[in-house]
Amino acid sequence: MSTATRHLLVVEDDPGLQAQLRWSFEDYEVLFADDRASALAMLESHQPAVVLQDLGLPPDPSGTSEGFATLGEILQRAPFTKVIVATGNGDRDNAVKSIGLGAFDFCSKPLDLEVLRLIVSRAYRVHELEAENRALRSQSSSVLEGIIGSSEVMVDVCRLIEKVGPSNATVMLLGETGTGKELFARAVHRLSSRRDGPFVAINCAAIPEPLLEAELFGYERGAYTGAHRQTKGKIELAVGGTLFLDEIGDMPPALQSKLLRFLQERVIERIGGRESIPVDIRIVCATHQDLRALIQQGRFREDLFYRVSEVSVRLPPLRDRMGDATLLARHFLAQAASRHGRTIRGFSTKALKAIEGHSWPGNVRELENTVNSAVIMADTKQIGLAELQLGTTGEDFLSLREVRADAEKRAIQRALAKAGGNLSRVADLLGVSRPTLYDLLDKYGLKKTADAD
Ligand SMILES: Nc1ncnc2c1ncn2[C@@H]1O[C@H](COP(=O)(O)OP(=O)(O)OP(=O)(O)O)[C@@H](O)[C@H]1O
Repeated sequence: MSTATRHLLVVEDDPGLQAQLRWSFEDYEVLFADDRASALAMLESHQPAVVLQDLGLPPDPSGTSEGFATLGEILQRAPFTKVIVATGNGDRDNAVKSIGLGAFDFCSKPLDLEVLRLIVSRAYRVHELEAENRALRSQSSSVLEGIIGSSEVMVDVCRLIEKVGPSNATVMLLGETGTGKELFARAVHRLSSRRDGPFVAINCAAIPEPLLEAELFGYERGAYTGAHRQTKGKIELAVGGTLFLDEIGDMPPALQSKLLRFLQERVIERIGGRESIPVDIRIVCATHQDLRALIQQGRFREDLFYRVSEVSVRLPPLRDRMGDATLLARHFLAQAASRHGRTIRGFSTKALKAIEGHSWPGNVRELENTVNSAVIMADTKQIGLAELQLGTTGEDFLSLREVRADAEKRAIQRALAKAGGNLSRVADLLGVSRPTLYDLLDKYGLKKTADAD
């Protein structure tokens, strides 16, 4: 914001001082009020970011009661306003009281205009930064709204998405089925400057090859039997927005080449057409497959891989998101209960344990479906183990142990890799003592030979 548009409200009834301030703050639009009522009117009509306020205001010009009342009312009506209070020389008590009431800063009379200019300029900067911060917070929370998860891995994923979303980079979302790839693809779109453009999704695994080409690139009238009219493909429909290529690992090789050409040249030709149409879209892809293995097997083009995965984001399976299954289950329960008009209080303790211990091969989608059917089937106000239909109780608790052991083993393996085999460091990373680490290495049959200390 340029300083020319900055409103500075001065609440001061001394005409001499008013003139002096007008002259000192030439580069601001200075507004004057000489009592509480006019100050509040100015506050409402001009919404100044910064107010400079005298404590001695009529009807109590030699006291402070009206000054404090005015300060309180300004902050109540416009809590983000930065109020700088002018106090009598050496009047430390009133300065402290003003700050306690929420004033941004104070200056003593007679005013040192050089110092006052610095305080005012700092107040504007802080106001601007706070406003930016509020805007960012409300933007990202509404964009990631509906994405549930408090596990460390998911918080990291959300942070990464918040960073890459606003860029124009192609994003590759990797993860098992039902981990939320489409949900995050939409979040990337909403975080970008293309958010008002379309989000167009296509599942490359669900459509046979000849149809997939037509779906993506569109066709001209008469391009083939049945092509009665010119039809735009998904790429063209996504202009100004985002194209989400789901299951890109299943794209047939001929189409991979065609997509690569499009990504290099950013123009398409409809099937049966001759016209090159420039297209401005952002690509977000997803796959549950191991693309590097597909590249090795000659089933996925390496050059296309690099084009479509400028940034890769791995969505962890639900079994690796500590605590998220319970959180999601409660969320889906509330949703399903309101959808089906049921009053259900929650889950029994056993049901919650089973939810956290289950391995959820179908991830969040499986959990969502499980909770949904449980809500429909529940006869009581609480969902028990039986309604979840996750298998027998004994197996659930056994699998919980297995899940924990598996997580422990993997954490140790990761720490070993990170610390290059230095066992003191591994113990530090894991937050255990060296003897405990030795026991764990024995328990899981992991080697100690790489110990470098
Ligand atoms: N973190 C989450 N918070 C809330 N809902 C979620 C979360 N992750 C996934 N879901 C929900 O789970 C379901 C499956 O998610 P989504 O379709 O995004 O998964 P996917 O990885 O694209 O699956 P697939 O690979 O099978 O296409 C959706 O209903 C989605 O809204």
